[in-house]
Amino acid sequence: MTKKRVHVAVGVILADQQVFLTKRADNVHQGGKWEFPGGKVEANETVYQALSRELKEEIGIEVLSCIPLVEISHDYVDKSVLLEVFIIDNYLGEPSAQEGQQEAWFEVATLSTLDFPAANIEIINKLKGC
Ligand SMILES: Nc1nc2c([nH]c(=O)n2[C@H]2C[C@H](O)[C@@H](COP(=O)(O)OP(=O)(O)OP(=O)(O)O)O2)c(=O)[nH]1
Ligand SMILES: [Mg+2]
Repeated sequence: MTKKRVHVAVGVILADQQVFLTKRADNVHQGGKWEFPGGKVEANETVYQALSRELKEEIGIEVLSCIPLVEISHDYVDKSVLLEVFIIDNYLGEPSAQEGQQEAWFEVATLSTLDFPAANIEIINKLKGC
């Protein structure tokens, strides 16, 4: 049986060659790994609406503008995802984890040393070229 592909809006908060990451809770899909903030696009919502909503909920910022970076289809053993990834190039507020997640800024150059979901390798490679 074909698995449903979950559509996810993902935001890369990039400032001075540093990116803001949060850590996924241990008990969820790909738990315990670093992630770019974001979440599922709900029915009747555009990817931009989902991105704004998720970044408000998860890290308390208001997205003012964003630039598409990459789209990634990835099949995990238990789930298939379509990640639509955007660079957030203008926002209001200071990113901070709103749901008790671990948070940190990392240099782009150090991202490849972190434990990420496998789908993210493509995001990291793109960012290194930015
Ligand atoms: N946010 C985010 N999700 C990612 C990344 N890489 C990656 O494979 N994913 C996957 C993990 C999840 O299966 C899915 C995102 O779902 P999510 O659990 O964040 O969704 P959500 O915020 O809407 O959470 P919930 O309301 O369902 O609890 O995408 C990433 O860098 N950021
Ligand atoms: Mg999420």
